[in-house]
Amino acid sequence: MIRLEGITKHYDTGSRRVTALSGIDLAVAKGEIFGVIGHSGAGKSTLLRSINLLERPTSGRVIVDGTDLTALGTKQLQEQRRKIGMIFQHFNLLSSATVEDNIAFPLKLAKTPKADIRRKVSELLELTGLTEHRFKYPSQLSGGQKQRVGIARALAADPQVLLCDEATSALDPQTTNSILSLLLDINERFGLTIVLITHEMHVIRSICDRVAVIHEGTLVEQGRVVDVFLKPQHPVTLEFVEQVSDPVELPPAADLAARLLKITFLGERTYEPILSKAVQATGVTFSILQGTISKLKQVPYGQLVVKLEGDGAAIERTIETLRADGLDVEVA
Ligand SMILES: Nc1ncnc2c1ncn2[C@@H]1O[C@H](COP(=O)(O)OP(=O)(O)OP(=O)(O)O)[C@@H](O)[C@H]1O
Repeated sequence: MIRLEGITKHYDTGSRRVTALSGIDLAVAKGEIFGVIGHSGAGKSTLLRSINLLERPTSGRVIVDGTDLTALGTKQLQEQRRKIGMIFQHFNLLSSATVEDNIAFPLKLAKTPKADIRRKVSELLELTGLTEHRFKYPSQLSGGQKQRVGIARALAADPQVLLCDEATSALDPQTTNSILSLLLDINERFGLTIVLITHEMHVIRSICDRVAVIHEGTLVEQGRVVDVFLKPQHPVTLEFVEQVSDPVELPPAADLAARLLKITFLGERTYEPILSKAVQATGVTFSILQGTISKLKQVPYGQLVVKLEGDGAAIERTIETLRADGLDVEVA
């Protein structure tokens, strides 16, 4: 759905040149929720704003739904931008307009007939849970309600892509979760492709399918959230993972009569008694040294560090059984 090819962006300020992005290649599939995470100044906003050319890259191509946006003239670009909605950290609502007028704004700009606007706005109010607030002004709303208006407005033109610029960064944790649930709901119902930028791993873990980690203008790691989360490769990725969970680390083996294992469970297997069945069969004993069970999007996962003790050959058989059962097992 979205392809960024070799995107580089320099900002020239007086005699100084800042390279905000260098050589970014990225592909986002139709219907997925793709997160970009990075520290302040890493280049997240510049990257997101490149997708709809609010920020024009110094070089590289931006292809959305098969069209190279960088090759278009102003009028064609305006047309193509209708496919791309956007929401913002500080909502960017019109303070002098009611909720319904804010939502109707893009439809009025597109000269949509009045009856269609009324119908569409009612649908969007319902979808975002704002029906009872339709005649209020932004100053009468909470942050979460304002972001719901932002989302409804972004969806008014039936976009295929929604860009989220730190959409929950100004919200408390509970409100953040309700906005994330709404985004997930919209993604599932309409197959909308969502690209979001954030500095919070919680956001990535809650709703994203894939993630890219950006550091000093380059992508240092990308992949499925489960893979990046469970096996972070880059130190910056590890820092973000540690925001939401203590790392489960395999200590070096200290005792020759025992083996230390780090076992990763994923999906419904997390709740199955695979480990206890394996040790029952081989007669070794185990003790749990560290562990965590949580969820990535709706997928449960668990990581355990266990010490196996017993006969050497029986320990090896236990490890083989666990691996044959499809578990990821690292041995110290
Ligand atoms: N208009 C601009 N003029 C000059 N430099 C800019 C401009 N916009 C961004 N930059 C610089 O480009 C780099 C990347 O900025 P960007 O805003 O994309 O990062 P970010 O990851 O979104 O940061 P934050 O989370 O703080 O918003 C930074 O060094 C920033 O100072």
